[in-house]
Amino acid sequence: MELVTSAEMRAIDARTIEEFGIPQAILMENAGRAVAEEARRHAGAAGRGTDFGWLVLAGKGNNGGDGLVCARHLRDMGCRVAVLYAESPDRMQGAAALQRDIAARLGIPARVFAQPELGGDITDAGWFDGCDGLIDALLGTGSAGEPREPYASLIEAAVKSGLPVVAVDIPSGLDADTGAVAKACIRAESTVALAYAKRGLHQHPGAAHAGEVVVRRIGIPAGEAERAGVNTYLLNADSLQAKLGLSFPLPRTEDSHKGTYGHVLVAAGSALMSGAGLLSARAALRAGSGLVSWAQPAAAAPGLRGFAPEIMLRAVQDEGTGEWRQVKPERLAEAASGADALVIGPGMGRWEGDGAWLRSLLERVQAPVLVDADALNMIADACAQPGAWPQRNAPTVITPHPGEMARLAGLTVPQTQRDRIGLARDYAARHGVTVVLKGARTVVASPDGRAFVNTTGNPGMATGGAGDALAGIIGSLLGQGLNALEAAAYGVYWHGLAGDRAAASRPQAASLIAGDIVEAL
Ligand SMILES: NC(=O)C1=CN([C@@H]2O[C@H](COP(=O)(O)OP(=O)(O)OC[C@H]3O[C@@H](n4cnc5c(N)ncnc54)[C@H](O)[C@@H]3O)[C@@H](O)[C@H]2O)[C@@H](O)CC1
Ligand SMILES: [K+]
Repeated sequence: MELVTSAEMRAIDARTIEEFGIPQAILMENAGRAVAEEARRHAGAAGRGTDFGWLVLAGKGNNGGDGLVCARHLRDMGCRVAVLYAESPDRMQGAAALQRDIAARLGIPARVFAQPELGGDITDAGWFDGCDGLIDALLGTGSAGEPREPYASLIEAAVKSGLPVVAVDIPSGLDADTGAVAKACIRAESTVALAYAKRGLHQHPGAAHAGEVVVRRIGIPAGEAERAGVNTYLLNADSLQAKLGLSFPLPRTEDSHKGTYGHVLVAAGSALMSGAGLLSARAALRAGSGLVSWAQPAAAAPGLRGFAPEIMLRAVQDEGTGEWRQVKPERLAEAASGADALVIGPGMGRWEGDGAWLRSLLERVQAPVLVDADALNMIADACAQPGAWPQRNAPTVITPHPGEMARLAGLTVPQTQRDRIGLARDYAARHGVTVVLKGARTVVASPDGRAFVNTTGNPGMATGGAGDALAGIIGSLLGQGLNALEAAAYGVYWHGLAGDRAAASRPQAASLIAGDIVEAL
């Protein structure tokens, strides 16, 4: 499923109207009817059916027009319905004005929230008396910036009322492109996205304000998003198939052997953090690798014998202390030369000169590499400038959490979170790497511009080691021959799904630990 920006949606709308001659009024009719149907479903789920009083909050743009169509259909379904215009309905134009006139002729009761020129008082408390739910048709994709008055006050009053809200297209006050929310922003129980889901509905904090997102067709011909060059998608089993040609689970042929499924080398873990390496290596095994080797500085390797019988230990020459700082990059590159993928970083620690060390390693390794955790911070120190990234022919996937992304991009964490899709995509294109920006609704971005927003996972996965498991999974998939975007997208989806399965099998998500995710793969 495509995720669009406001500008992309406007272009698609315009082409539908101008090129195919489908009138705006028809799109609006379909939109409003779809919202009415979802609103009725919502009331039905609350055990109320048509015995429900709806108040439609209508702005002056086309979002408000959709709301008026919705009001008409709710009325025809037998619901009680009234309209509260945010500002004078005289300011409506075009298709929205047409709906205003129809609603008036039908006698749908209407009031105006703020009409200062008529002595209107926005502090009046009785706006929502006698209604059971709100339709938010104040602001849609045509709005920009913080809602201005009287919209801000009406939104705040609506939130304060505690009434359930069904939002038209986006909750008013939400940035449709980034998911940022204004101080005044509707909190909807459900949002009926028209034609396509807007990106902001699937990025936090917007996602929490959108509630359940239902996408409804409104008459825009199929394939128009693709034609308009939209290349951001929701990540689920359907899009893995449709956009990347990957079936879930991946097929395994009968006539195969361990050599068929790749050999992954995991260079991770150190004296006090060996668990990070073990989790990554186990995750790689559970994700289907034929062989998994766990690389360790030679002096540290003997102490790790026997932890996991399926994992091979690979001792890499050091100078006797068992520390990564003593392992020459060329030695580790040599160890990786027989592998189909390298996972590097979790629990490795940091040391003086580690940025140059990592760059030298990455430039020598011919296999695809997954870079995580400490290795990302090494990169942040050594390679932040464009062109300073290691020159590699094989793919590189990086899996930063917001803190690591902030260091990589030279931003603060809030800046990083402001437009996660935009940032991940920009970083991927600039440095030629595939970016997995972790956190709720993980973003996967490819240097070619394609991006996916994940749908799986839960807050129980906010636990130490969950990232190490993800690194092992994606490394495993790289080793099995998936390309960087395929491995990253598939791995992120699967990791979240395993986390959801593991959480469901426990009394509460909070007790989930990383090993549960690995075992649930
Ligand atoms: N364009 C189309 O063909 C279709 C549009 N549809 C609906 O139309 C919406 C977009 O409509 P519009 O482009 O008319 O815009 P909106 O209805 O989203 O609202 C924008 C209106 O609010 C004003 N405004 C902008 N920023 C504001 C702010 N920060 N505070 C207060 N007011 C602000 C603008 O002057 C404009 O009048 C969609 O979200 C969707 O609901 C649907 O009817 C389907 C077809
Ligand atoms: K809205």
